[in-house]
Amino acid sequence: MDADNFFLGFDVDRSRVLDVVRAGLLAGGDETKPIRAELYKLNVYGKDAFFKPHKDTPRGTDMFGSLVLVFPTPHEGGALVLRHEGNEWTFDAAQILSATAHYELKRVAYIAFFSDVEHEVLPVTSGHRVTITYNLYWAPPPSVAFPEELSIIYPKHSNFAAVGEALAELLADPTFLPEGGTLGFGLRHAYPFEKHWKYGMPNPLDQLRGWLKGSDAALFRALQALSLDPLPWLICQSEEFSDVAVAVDHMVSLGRTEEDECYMILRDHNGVRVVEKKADGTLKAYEGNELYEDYLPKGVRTVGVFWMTKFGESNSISSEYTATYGNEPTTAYVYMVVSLLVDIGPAGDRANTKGVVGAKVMQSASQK
Ligand SMILES: O=C(O)CCC(=O)C(=O)O
Ligand SMILES: [Fe+2]
Repeated sequence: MDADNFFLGFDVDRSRVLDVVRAGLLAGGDETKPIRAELYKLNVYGKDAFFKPHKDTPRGTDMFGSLVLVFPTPHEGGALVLRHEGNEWTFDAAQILSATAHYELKRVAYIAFFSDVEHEVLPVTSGHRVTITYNLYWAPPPSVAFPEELSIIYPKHSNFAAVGEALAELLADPTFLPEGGTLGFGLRHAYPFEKHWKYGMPNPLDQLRGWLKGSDAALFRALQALSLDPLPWLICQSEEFSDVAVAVDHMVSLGRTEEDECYMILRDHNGVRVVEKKADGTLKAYEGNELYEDYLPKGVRTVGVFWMTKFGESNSISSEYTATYGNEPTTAYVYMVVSLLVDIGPAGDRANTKGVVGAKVMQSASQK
């Protein structure tokens, strides 16, 4: 039965079958390539029904394989036999499903193979064998190009091209940070982070690069297109010294103590102190800066940042954002305010940076 004649409750895209297919069938770098499954047919085999040996008809140059799901309807026989280059392989779903009590568990058996592999279904000896077949295709990488007839209105700041142009224009200005430096972009969206982050778990700030939203994603891509290397940092503003901010490029788990969070990040988590730079490259003078100098832990590094967009209002790393922003009280995740820091080279050679922001930090005045 063709795909337009039946409805299937099973959502192949939401099941993790395609991930398994990628890992099991594709290799040599291909396992990370995006693929898609197109629903093809429903087959019902009664007693004595079979499918004679064949290769699946290619339905496009991008089709590479087939996926067959066998439902847990009681049956015997009907094994799927695969043959390729003199080798033969039998997939007896009836046996697999019945042997493991999967009938009760409502599980399905599945197999994926390359389209050029010959296969046949042996006669069903009792019951009904019900299968769904999918054609497997290489999926085009996610694209931002839409058909012209589709009219889409983007918020201006989410427009990758417009953001890129504005940045390129600024970087072409020889009076803007003439010696190079670090740009800071307070991101416009807040992002959920695991509240009880433990050391050893993947750094969520690394993962965040793939999860940026809207204008943040446009900004990130625009910076990369200019051969720059934006890095997500958490920024914390001292409650006691409002002119002082502290940045850390990895997640930190902070206990709830009376201690100033910023101070703890500097002292215990390899944080850097962030001071504001002006467009001409000089540091902005703060009131109270000297006071803070005395208070800094020994060996603290300082980075001067020109803030392109101000970082968010509430930067306290362990703040309970859920109370304010969540639609459901939860304790597992918190929203955090993230900034992108990006090094730029000197005028005329902006992509020529000395690497990550952390490598460009200055010694604090307290170390002199
Ligand atoms: O039902 C099966 O197991 C396989 C069906 C098949 O090979 C096909 O529909 O092309
Ligand atoms: Fe087939």
